[in-house]
Order: sequence, then structure tokens, then C-alpha cells
Amino acid sequence: MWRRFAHLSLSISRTKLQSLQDPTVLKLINTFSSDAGNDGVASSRKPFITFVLGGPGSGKGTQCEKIASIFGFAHLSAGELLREEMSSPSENGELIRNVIKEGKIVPSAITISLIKRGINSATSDKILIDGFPRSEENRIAFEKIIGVEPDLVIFFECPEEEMVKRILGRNQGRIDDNMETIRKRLKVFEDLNMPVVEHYSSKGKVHKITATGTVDEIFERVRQVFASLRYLKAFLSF
Ligand SMILES: Nc1ncnc2c1ncn2[C@@H]1O[C@H](COP(=O)(O)OP(=O)(O)OP(=O)(O)O)[C@@H](O)[C@H]1O
Ligand SMILES: Nc1ccn([C@@H]2O[C@H](COP(=O)(O)O)[C@@H](O)[C@H]2O)c(=O)n1
Ligand SMILES: [Mg+2]
Repeated sequence: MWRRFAHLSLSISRTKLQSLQDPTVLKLINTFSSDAGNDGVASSRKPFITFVLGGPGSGKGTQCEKIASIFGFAHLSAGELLREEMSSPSENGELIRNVIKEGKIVPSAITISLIKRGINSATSDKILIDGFPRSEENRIAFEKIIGVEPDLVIFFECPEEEMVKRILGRNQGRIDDNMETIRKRLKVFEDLNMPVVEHYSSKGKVHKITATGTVDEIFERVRQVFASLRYLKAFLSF
């Protein structure tokens, strides 16, 4: 079981922190003081989990790389894990290829087992999970199998025409970076992924980031969210 409070050291008193009345502070105090861990991943300490959501091509991967390098997070991209699995001699390779080509969602059990392996081998206990959950089914299965909710959700909001332009300019040879699959991915995003964003919004966990402008302009918006967490790290050892 994750010992959520075991490593918590407060350099100022809890009461004093609560007196700040800052919603982010209060949310983090709750996060780090509730003992709700379970045996989903093999760590004695609950990782700090951030889901990174947004439409196809909204810049999730680009921004995650920057967050990982500047704020010391491990970056797990669900799409990348699936592509690696697809290209390895795996029993699920053919299924994953067909689903990705169609822009649909791979069965949750497969994706979650890859994410779980990634969490267990991560060298940081601050984890970014990029492109997951993609559907309510993904979300419910994650919460059931891993046994926790994310501490934070970042949602990149980007106009469709910008996402399409970025994907068509990506040039990484992805089997789903063609107009026919892009149309399907956009529909899946609206129909299946937006309900996940709405679910976590209703729980006050979502930080919405406008994902237009240059990579650096967008990162400045992202940086402010994570800088506030780093500020808290001065008080909370996690
Ligand atoms: N702000 C930006 N302006 C212009 N191009 C960008 C910007 N951010 C990312 N890109 C480029 O757009 C493409 C898509 O970005 P990225 O791969 O980060 O998106 P993604 O959300 O991870 O997409 P997917 O869901 O398809 O994996 C990449 O080629 C990336 O270099
Ligand atoms: N939770 C997920 C994430 C991704 N997929 C499939 O992979 C494709 C590519 O994902 P990117 O995040 O790299 O865009 C995606 O279109 C899905 O087919 C998935 O099934 N479940
Ligand atoms: Mg990506």
C-alpha cells in the first residue's frame, strides 16, 4: 500500500497552510493527507499522477517533454506505449495496429497494463500520463485497477483546424497521421474523451490551457500550473 502520509514533512504547520485558504493548497493537503492507496502499482509510496488530455495534435507530447525535463516528471505517453507494443513481437500487436489505424480506442486492459509497467519502472514518483484516459471506460478501468484518481488533469484546448495542420506537418510516419484517420480521431475525441474532461472538471481537477501560440508561449501557461506545485514542494516533501 502506498504510504501517502509517511514521507510528508511539513516545514510549517498544517493549520498555518490551511489558513492560506488557497484552493490549490487545500487540494494538495487533502491529496497528501488521505490514506487511500492500494496495491495497484508496486510502490510503497503513492505517485503524484497527472493526466494530460487534449485533442489529437493539440501538443500534449511536446509540452509533456518540457514538463518532464524542467519539473522532473516521468512521461508516459499511452499512444507511444501502444505503438511500441504494436512494433514488438506482442500477442496484441495486430489488434493494436488495427485499432490505431481506425482511430479507435484500444481495450483498457491492454493500455492500463502498459501504463502500470511504466509507473512501476519510472525513476520519478511524479508521473505524467499523456493521452489517457481517452474514454469513460478507460477512466473507470484505471481507477478500478490502479485504485487511484489523478491528482491533477491538464487539458489542452486547441481549435480543430490547428490540430489538423500540426498533425499533417508532423512527419513521423505514424499510421494514423492521414486525413481519413484524423477525421475519425477528432470524432472519437469529441464523443469519448470530452466526457472524461467534463467528469474531472466537475471534481475541480482540470487546469485548462489554451493550446494556441508558440510552443514556448503555451509552456509559459503550463509552467505557472507546475510552478505552483513546486512552490508547495517547499512545504511538502513529495
Ligand atoms: N504550439 C505549437 N505550434 C506549432 N506546432 C506545434 C506546437 N506544439 C506542437 N507542435 C507540433 O505539432 C505536432 C503535434 O504535436 P504533439 O505530437 O505534441 O501533439 P499530441 O497532442 O501529442 O498529438 P497526438 O495526440 O496525435 O499524439 C508535432 O509535430 C509538434 O512538433
Ligand atoms: N488511451 C489511449 C491512447 C491512445 N490510444 C490509441 O493510440 C492512438 C494514438 O494515440 P496518441 O495519444 O499518440 O495520439 C489513438 O488514436 C488511439 O487509437 C488508445 O487506444 N487509448
Ligand atoms: Mg502525442
